[in-house]
Amino acid sequence: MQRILIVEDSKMVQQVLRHLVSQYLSVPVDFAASLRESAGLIKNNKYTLALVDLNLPDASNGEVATLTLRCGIPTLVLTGSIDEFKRQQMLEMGVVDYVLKENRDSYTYAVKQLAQLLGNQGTKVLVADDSQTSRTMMRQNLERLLYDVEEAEDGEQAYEKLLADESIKLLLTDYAMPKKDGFELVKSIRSKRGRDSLGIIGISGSGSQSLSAKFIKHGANDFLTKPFAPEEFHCRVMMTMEQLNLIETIKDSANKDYLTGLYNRRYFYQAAEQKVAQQSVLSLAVIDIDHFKQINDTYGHQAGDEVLSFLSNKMASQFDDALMARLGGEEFAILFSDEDQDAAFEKLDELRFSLSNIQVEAAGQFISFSISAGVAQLQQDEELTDLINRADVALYDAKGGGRNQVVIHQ
Ligand SMILES: Nc1nc2c(ncn2[C@@H]2O[C@H](COP(=O)(O)OP(=O)(O)OP(=O)(O)O)[C@@H](O)[C@H]2O)c(=O)[nH]1
Repeated sequence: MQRILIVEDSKMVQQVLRHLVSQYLSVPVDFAASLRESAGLIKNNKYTLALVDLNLPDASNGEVATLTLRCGIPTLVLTGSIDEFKRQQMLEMGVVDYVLKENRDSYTYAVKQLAQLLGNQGTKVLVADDSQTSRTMMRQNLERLLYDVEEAEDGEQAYEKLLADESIKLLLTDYAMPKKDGFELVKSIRSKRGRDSLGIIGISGSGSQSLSAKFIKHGANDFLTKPFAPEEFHCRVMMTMEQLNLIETIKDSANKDYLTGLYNRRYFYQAAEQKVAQQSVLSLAVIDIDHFKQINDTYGHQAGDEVLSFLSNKMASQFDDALMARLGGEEFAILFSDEDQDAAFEKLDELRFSLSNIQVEAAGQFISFSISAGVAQLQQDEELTDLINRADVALYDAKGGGRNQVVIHQ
């Protein structure tokens, strides 16, 4: 369970922060106004992150940051002023970042940082560098930002890792490496993994500005020139990941249904066309909620929406390998790869049966509902539209046969 601690003694700033937290964070947040209060909260809770003011009535020299860091809580610092000595001191202490309290924008920045750091957890980053010292330094900086870090000691190894593991979302690569240099690595991996799947930051030595430009030309999103300040490293990594997340959001809004999070009809047809062209054994199901109009009429449209979301989540958890979409209204499609119609039937009937024993709680009421489904197996040289039409015919038979059933197209 994730939880955040915010330590700030000014009532006015706390109020601003509380408002921003409600806007940007969806995890529980505790507020403290002193070192003493913070210590009490830390004793009784496990915190994922902390945002702390360095100047508190009972601790005016950043003692609260020392406490949170000592307890292993990644910490962002709010400070009224900063000079080189203080900056060095904080970086040496290992704070994630510091935010100067200037205006409302500073607090927005700080809370957005918390949100992004929460999102970083579980995100894999690969560091490719032949120098163990550089890798360790970057690992420490990245772990401070809560990333999961992997290492490669040459370009070839990095390439293999990136190809084998699509869940690596960011590559930090040095230029001079054995087997495959940084440019070759960026060029070759870019042809396999686009800007929507992998962020790349090239790292070059000092006095080699042309290398930085070359990294960008080969497909990197950004670059860093050694030696770099931890703040610059932090900003460039966070900015590159922000770009990647933005592309993901845009892709999702084009391909997914807003209400259920399942793919939409357009994406489903595109992706299903590809599968039909590649695979010989596959089955397609069209699912429809029975008497859905009645659910809307009885419980309201909002409750109807909740039933649609409930069914979508159930389908997504039960058929995680299948391609699924909301075709429109209360109609869904599922494409089962490598499954014949009997195997698909078994799975759908299991879903149908499990739903008949469940009540969805929506708008303070308990709603029962059932589904009907039609299944068809791909025949030789069959087009996707014909396959869908046959599944539709089977669905029609299921409705005609009394609903709450799965029918295979014969
Ligand atoms: N709540 C909600 N309702 C929707 C949405 N899209 C379509 N509907 C409703 O879904 C209902 C579909 O009704 P019908 O096509 O008559 O089908 P049905 O009542 O399920 O009857 P059968 O399919 O014959 O069992 C209509 O009342 C639509 O207004 C949506 O996004 N949310």
